[in-house]
Amino acid sequence: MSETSVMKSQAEFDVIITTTEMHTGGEPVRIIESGYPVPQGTTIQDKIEYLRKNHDTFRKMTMWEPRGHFDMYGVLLVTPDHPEADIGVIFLHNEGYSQMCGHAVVSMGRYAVDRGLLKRPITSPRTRVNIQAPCGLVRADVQVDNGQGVKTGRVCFESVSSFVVTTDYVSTAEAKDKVKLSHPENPAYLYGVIVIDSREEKADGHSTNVCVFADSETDRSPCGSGTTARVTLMYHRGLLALGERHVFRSGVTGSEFVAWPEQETEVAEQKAVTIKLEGQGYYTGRSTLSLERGDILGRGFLVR
Ligand SMILES: O=C(O)[C@H]1NCC[C@@H]1O
Repeated sequence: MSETSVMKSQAEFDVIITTTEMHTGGEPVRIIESGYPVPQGTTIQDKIEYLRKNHDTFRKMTMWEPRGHFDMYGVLLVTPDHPEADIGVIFLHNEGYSQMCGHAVVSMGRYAVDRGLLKRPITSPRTRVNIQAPCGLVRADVQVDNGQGVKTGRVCFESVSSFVVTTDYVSTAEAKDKVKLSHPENPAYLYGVIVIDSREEKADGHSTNVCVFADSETDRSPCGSGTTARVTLMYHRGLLALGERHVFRSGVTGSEFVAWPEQETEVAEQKAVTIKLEGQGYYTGRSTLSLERGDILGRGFLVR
């Protein structure tokens, strides 16, 4: 039987979505390029709310089984509203939509350069990509020449400002009960928990952690946003100075990010700091995802 005789025509599918697949430190980055509803709204937060209310089925279809899995992660490209942004992104995971994602920013910087999504000409040896994430503008520098003419696509990004809310609770349950999370500009909620090997934190240059986020997803990478939180805490405790590099290793895959406190800032008159983080994203493929009419299970399910 020829291939064409068993393939269905596109008209017979309810949905067809195309993606580019990447990973950073082992953590998936499923970049959705077409076929997803275009989110309405001006700001990225508006667009998230629109998708959450009207099209959450598409998140489940692309993140959950049978096309994804419990620990899947994705990015939807959207039109930015920040004047400096080259691209806008919405992050997708097993439970919903996150405010920031460092591992995805690392892949997206490389992807934006390769796909020609920049507003300015590419510069060498590094080129700037401004990514509007839900939490704000994240500036990524992408290596387009490593000094030997090789375009590595390695990314160093500067996070939005971060600050310490409170420290030294004896359990995360106690913290959850007693700490009221709030942020002057963005939604605030408990997104993830990081378990660290504190024996390594005394600045011998590296440290291991495991991040669990959303609905108990386990990050395969050291977790970019978690790493920026860790550096913020280490700076607060005097364990790292401005510019002092530290290696953060995933306890799941052994993959690594390098990060350091870059600059002191303020958020609503509160002392804050920006963090720089370096990592590398890799391409793993391209996909065409489809949903056939009448396939109820194909709309998405999770196995824990
Ligand atoms: O790198 C990060 O920041 C993300 N990785 C999965 C969970 C976090 O959003």
